[in-house]
Amino acid sequence: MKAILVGFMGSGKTTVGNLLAKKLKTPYHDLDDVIVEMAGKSIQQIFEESGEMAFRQLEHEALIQSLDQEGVLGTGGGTPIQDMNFELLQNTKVPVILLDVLPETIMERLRDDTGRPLAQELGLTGLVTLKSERDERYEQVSDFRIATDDLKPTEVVEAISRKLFVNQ
Ligand SMILES: Nc1ncnc2c1ncn2[C@@H]1O[C@H](COP(=O)(O)OP(=O)(O)OP(=O)(O)O)[C@@H](O)[C@H]1O
Ligand SMILES: O=C(O)C1=C[C@@H](O)[C@@H](O)[C@H](O)C1
Ligand SMILES: [Mg+2]
Repeated sequence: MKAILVGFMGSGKTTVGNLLAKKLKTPYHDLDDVIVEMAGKSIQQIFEESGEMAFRQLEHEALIQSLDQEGVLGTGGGTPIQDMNFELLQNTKVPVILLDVLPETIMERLRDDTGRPLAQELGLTGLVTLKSERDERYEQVSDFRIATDDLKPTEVVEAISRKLFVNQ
């Protein structure tokens, strides 16, 4: 991998990851898609039929597989929270980038989205709580953080490129 993106739901991992991969002329891998392909089921189906533990096990296997691939990897919103993934992400030599976002921005970005029932279910207060529980982990696995609230996806890619270039 050339870069790994972490961050909360709606932080822009998929959008920015695709653009960054295009710029770096390398494939984009979305961990959630890898899991769906491995399981032959949607994420919602995995949660409903097998439970979150089973999903997290698949997610871990998908992460191990993906770390050996060439390209940019967008992780799932909960990936760094599991201890076994946390260690993998902390120990990788690949730059890990935190895309950060305020809960208010998440609500705004996902307002018309029906594919993320969790965001609708939690509402603003629930998102604030869950995000604050996860923030430390996101920070600890990442090499640098980009606040994306006031940036367009292309501007986030530019900010990442500047950091990657400077750090090379
Ligand atoms: N910097 C940005 N500015 C404005 N809108 C954005 C930005 N980044 C992403 N979006 C929009 O926010 C929504 C969520 O983005 P995206 O799907 O990339 O997030 P994600 O981090 O992959 O979420 P998830 O963890 O749920 O997969 C999309 O509609 C996308 O177009
Ligand atoms: O924040 C989370 O725990 C999740 C985020 C999504 O990317 C998916 O990986 C799944 O819905 C769980
Ligand atoms: Mg995504």
